[in-house]
Amino acid sequence: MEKYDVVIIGAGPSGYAAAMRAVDFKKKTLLIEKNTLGGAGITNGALSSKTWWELSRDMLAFRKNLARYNMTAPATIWKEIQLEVNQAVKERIDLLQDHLNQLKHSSQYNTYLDYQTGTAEIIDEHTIRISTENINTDVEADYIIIASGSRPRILPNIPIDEKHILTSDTIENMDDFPKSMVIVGAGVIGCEYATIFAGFGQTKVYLIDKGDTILPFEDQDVVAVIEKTLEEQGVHIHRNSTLVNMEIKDGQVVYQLEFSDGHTETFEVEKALISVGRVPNYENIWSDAVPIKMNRRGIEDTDTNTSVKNIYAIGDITADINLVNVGELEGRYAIEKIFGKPCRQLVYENISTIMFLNPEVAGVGLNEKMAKEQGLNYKAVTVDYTTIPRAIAKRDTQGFIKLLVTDDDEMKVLGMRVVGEQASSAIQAVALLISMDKGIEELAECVHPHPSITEGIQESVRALLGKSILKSGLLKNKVNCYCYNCEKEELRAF
Ligand SMILES: Cc1cc2nc3c(=O)[nH]c(=O)nc-3n(C[C@H](O)[C@H](O)[C@H](O)COP(=O)(O)OP(=O)(O)OC[C@H]3O[C@@H](n4cnc5c(N)ncnc54)[C@H](O)[C@@H]3O)c2cc1C
Ligand SMILES: NC(=O)c1ccc[n+]([C@@H]2O[C@H](COP(=O)([O-])OP(=O)(O)OC[C@H]3O[C@@H](n4cnc5c(N)ncnc54)[C@H](O)[C@@H]3O)[C@@H](O)[C@H]2O)c1
Repeated sequence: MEKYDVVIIGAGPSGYAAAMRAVDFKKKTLLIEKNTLGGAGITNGALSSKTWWELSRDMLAFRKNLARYNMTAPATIWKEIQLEVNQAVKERIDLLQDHLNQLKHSSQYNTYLDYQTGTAEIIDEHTIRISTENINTDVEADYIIIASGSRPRILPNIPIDEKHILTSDTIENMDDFPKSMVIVGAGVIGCEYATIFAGFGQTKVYLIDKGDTILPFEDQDVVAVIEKTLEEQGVHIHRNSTLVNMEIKDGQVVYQLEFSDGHTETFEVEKALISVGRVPNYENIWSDAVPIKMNRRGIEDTDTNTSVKNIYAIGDITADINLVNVGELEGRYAIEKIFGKPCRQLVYENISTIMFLNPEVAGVGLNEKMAKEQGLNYKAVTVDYTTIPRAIAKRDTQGFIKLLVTDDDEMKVLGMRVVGEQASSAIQAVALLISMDKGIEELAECVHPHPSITEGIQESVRALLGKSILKSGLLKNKVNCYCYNCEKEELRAF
């Protein structure tokens, strides 16, 4: 039996990152993938959906610009867009595959990494069985890392056929833009696809969530901006309603909603997308002889350790955050823990995220909802994009910056949300401050290029310190400082 230092199950972003870190340690490593290299980080997931989003954004801008010349944009051709997305996916997979091939032929690395396609199952604590169509092979490992990812959660009462009623695994494989589509689950995936389809302008989109609003985990001021732009683009948000039935009738999707006043209404659309969260891929990954503990959300891990000493878990299979950057972080961390000493603690507080909406929403750390749930007193400032010269020049002043700090003299950064143009690049400086456990003085004093969106962040910090250029509370809803007292559940302007 071939023996490895470490065997990694799943070559999505988490598994791939772990394998490459194991190579750095010169450990004999086997990476096993049953399907497509890159997992949901590339196919029917992060990269593919972001390519759809970019193309949809281009189309929206194109339509807007043509309107200036009193011209109407021609219809977008689905197949052309789909081809472009498939090309992006292929480019990325090819790059990762080429990298593996180069490693295999490199005299520096060739002894360390094997890559195999097949379905892996942990038979006992040190044995992994790899099954392909024709053959089963067992290998031995000192350490095993599970990186088998996740898949869309399905609802038992909805007849998902992946043709009329789809999930994120199949939505990109449709033959054409549907004339109408309902999206069930207005979380990140649901709202991103609502933005994409609304942007192309060829699909009437309906959006439902079981929560009271879209993006129920976000602050209401953030949600308000996103709802406004979605509705301006013709998206119909079903409010105060619950989905009571969905079926496929004569090739159409028919669904019934019950509204909070008791009345029901029936709607008919061409397609439905079900995006109500993701579930871990744990089935048949380990045999009963291997006592790995898990809960409904995934493997219960302590800093990537599972309940079995030599077996680790990383990425979406674990019961925490499902993001590419988190999976990669955990993968690299697990290897450093096994073979060396991690460069730094595994912390999640400074993970920055982007939601690819219109406009984009970038976040790091806590929002007000989370701070209140944690019973924290905080100070907050909001700076509207209408005060930022770069946003004015861009002719796009929708959005705002919101910064939360501790309600004490130190004013440590608790979190931030930026809704608007270039939100994702604006957030980085603050993510760094959180990771360094620093107060906001540093940010107030550095010189930002002009005109830039990050000047808005500097102005937020200065406002909290009482030295902003535009003074808080004077221009209606443009620059506002307030503090929250959790005992009194009270907001007070300052
Ligand atoms: C539509 C969509 C959009 C997203 N957008 C973003 C985004 O913009 N930014 C972001 O950070 N995250 C995004 N995500 C989340 C991100 O894709 C995941 O968090 C990330 O892919 C998780 O990586 P992973 O390696 O843990 O799992 P996966 O990517 O799921 O990879 C797991 C791999 O393991 C393989 N596997 C499973 N079982 C076995 C087995 N028994 N043997 C061998 N191989 C096996 C699978 O085939 C798969 O390739 C998005 C997800 C979706 C669905
Ligand atoms: N830009 C990004 O970083 C990005 C993009 C896409 C996905 N992701 C990752 O993928 C994960 C999964 O995304 P998701 O959108 O599927 O999950 P989600 O948790 O973001 O949203 C699921 C939504 O479905 C709703 N819901 C649940 N059950 C329902 C029901 N029965 N009827 C109606 N609504 C229901 C929830 O209230 C919630 O709003 C995200 O949590 C995120 O980690 C990240």
